[in-house]
Amino acid sequence: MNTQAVQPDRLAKRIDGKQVSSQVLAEVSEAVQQLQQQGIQPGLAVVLVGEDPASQVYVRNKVLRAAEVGIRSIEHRLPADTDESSLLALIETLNQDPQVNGILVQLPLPAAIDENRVLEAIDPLKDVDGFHSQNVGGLSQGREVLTPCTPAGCMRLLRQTCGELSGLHAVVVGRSNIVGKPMAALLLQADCSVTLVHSRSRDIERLCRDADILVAAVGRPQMIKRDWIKPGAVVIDVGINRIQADTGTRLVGDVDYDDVYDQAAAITPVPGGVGPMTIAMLMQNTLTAARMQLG
Ligand SMILES: Nc1nc2c(c(=O)[nH]1)N[C@@H](CN(C=O)c1ccc(C(=O)N[C@@H](CCC(=O)O)C(=O)O)cc1)CN2
Repeated sequence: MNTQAVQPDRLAKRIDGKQVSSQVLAEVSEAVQQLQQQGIQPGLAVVLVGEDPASQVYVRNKVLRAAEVGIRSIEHRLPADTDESSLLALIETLNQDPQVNGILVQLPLPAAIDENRVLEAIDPLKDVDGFHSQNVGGLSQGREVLTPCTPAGCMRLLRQTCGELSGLHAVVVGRSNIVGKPMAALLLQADCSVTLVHSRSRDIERLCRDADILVAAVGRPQMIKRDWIKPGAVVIDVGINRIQADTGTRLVGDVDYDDVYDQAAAITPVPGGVGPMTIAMLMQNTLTAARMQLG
């Protein structure tokens, strides 16, 4: 029996998230052009509270990508001391605005604001992050709903790398609401056998070694080593961790890329793997939201 997760001839070992994200953006751009011919231009509202440097970069890139694919974006930058009720009032205005098809509130929010209350205030049909409980519930029931961007991006990379996913054993490391839990739900929907492991799991290494597909989303730099990986597994690294290096700082994932490289059939790098997919899938979700609102 071939125990390899995927047929090797389908694979380029390094999974190029930049290249796949460009494909997604090109597809979205073409679909947006078609909508424009019917007089419809999708609109995305991007809300940033505070001055977190990384969030500022992500928001800038979201606005840039939107312009590239023909989505009109409206940026709302609020000071770090914005109170919750002002933010909720802005969201209500955006919910009512017919020009706005998607609403994105960049996370994390300042500690004084209740993140959950804010996310629940977004109209589920405009919830392009897929974080509203109605969309979370819909995803777990296998309904067609707006799906969190990072897990959706991982699925696109996996489908393009492995082809058919049905029957494969997928292990997701990390149980966050943004990545781990929706990732497990999407893999289940693709007919994988899914194991979700977390900080309290016993013998994580053994569980990981049984994975045909390993998705790492724990936020611990280079935690996953070569002997955690089954030969021929496909490894998707969601971690983005800044560590000290000889020449300043550098980004690494949750997987020790150099250590794991020879063991895996295919692996995403950090940077240039999952990260670029997150923003591409946001554009895809904005297009989907605009279509859903057409009825
Ligand atoms: N409302 C949301 N907030 C946050 C999300 C999200 O999906 N929705 N995800 C992250 C941040 N994020 C997008 O918002 C994001 C993170 C990383 C990247 C990316 O392209 N990373 C690059 C490296 C970038 C760098 O050099 O720092 C890569 O991995 O190649 C894009 C988007 C938290 N907040």
